[in-house]
Amino acid sequence: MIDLQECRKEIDVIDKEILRLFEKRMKVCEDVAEYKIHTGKQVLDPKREQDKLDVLKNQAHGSFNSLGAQELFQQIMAISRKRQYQLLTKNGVGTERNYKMVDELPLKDVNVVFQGVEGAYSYAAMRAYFPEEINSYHVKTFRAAMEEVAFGKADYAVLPIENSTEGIVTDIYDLLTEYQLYIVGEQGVRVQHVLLGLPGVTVDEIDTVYSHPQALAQCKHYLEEHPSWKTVKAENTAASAKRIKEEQKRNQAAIASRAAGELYGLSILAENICHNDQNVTRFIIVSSKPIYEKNAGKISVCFELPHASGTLYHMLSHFIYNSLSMTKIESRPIPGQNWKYRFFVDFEGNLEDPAVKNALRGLEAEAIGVRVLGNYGQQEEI
Ligand SMILES: C=C(O[C@@H]1C=C(C(=O)O)C=C[C@H]1O)C(=O)O
Repeated sequence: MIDLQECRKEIDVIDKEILRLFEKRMKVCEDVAEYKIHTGKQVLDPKREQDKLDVLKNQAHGSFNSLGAQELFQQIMAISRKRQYQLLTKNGVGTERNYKMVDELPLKDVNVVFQGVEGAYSYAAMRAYFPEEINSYHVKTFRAAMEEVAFGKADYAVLPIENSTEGIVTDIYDLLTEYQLYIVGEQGVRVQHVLLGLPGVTVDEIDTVYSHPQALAQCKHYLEEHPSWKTVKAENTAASAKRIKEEQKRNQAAIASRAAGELYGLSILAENICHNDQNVTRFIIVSSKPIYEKNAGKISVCFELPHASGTLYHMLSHFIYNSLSMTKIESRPIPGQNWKYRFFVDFEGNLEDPAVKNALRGLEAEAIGVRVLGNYGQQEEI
């Protein structure tokens, strides 16, 4: 019978030796980093890594060990790169970004655009984020709001990016990759939908309900209780309330906010119609300037991956290895490239943090089309 204790003793001796060799290898990698600091050579050398893996795979005995050797050395080389990125950052090599730190964002007397009409949740988000005097106006579509900022007509746009019941607003993610704009702030708004109709109307008279598709989805359980109702998509919740007021039809209702009901003189026919009573929408504040506040604590990035196995794992390892806490990951299809995806990651940190600099350096060297979408802080939810 084999003695387990004996085996473990032997493993301990081998591991000690592996550790000694690992540290010896890492020391050499530090010399490589020094060479790269002086010559400007890129840390990642994919050809050298592939050649090494091919040799080691062949030197290993049997297919199981061959695969194991490949995985082991992929990890060792990834760690070696992370150490090199760290040393490059420490030596101040190529850390400049176009981002500029500011004490506080200018929030007064600025031009702010939102999508929708007054009474929309975007309007509420804007009022909460910009409590002082501003010049605000609205446009019909998310794209139009992005363009106002891109062409310098507005300093900021306020756009919904995610709802806690229905998930991300995909159009905004796609527009963020299309336009070179930056997220500079975030505002959460509790969204409590009501059913609005003309004054004096009762729920039994309703047969058509207007609202934004997100709001219709957030109230789908309530709507399922009224299967005969026709639902009609509108560009936003407040615009649907406005329509009920303008068309003066007793059979029509809108799903919108209480504030929109007050603005357009409508009655509340039903309350709490969203099945999630913690229904919150997150809005982003977008600017054409790459600025961030000195106490900003959240970063959004996006990137594409090289088409190889394990690449997402390796990209995320840059956050993990630098002890950065990831708060969100999303993916969106890349237009024109079926089954390829762009990833969006949010994580905690400030662009000034060395850990953030290391992680971004690694990500930028190893992923494709990396963009830092913004470094910003969250305003208290309203
Ligand atoms: C050590 C180097 O840097 C990186 C890490 C490698 C490794 O650990 O073997 C190989 C190639 C580079 O991607 C190098 O360039 O030789």
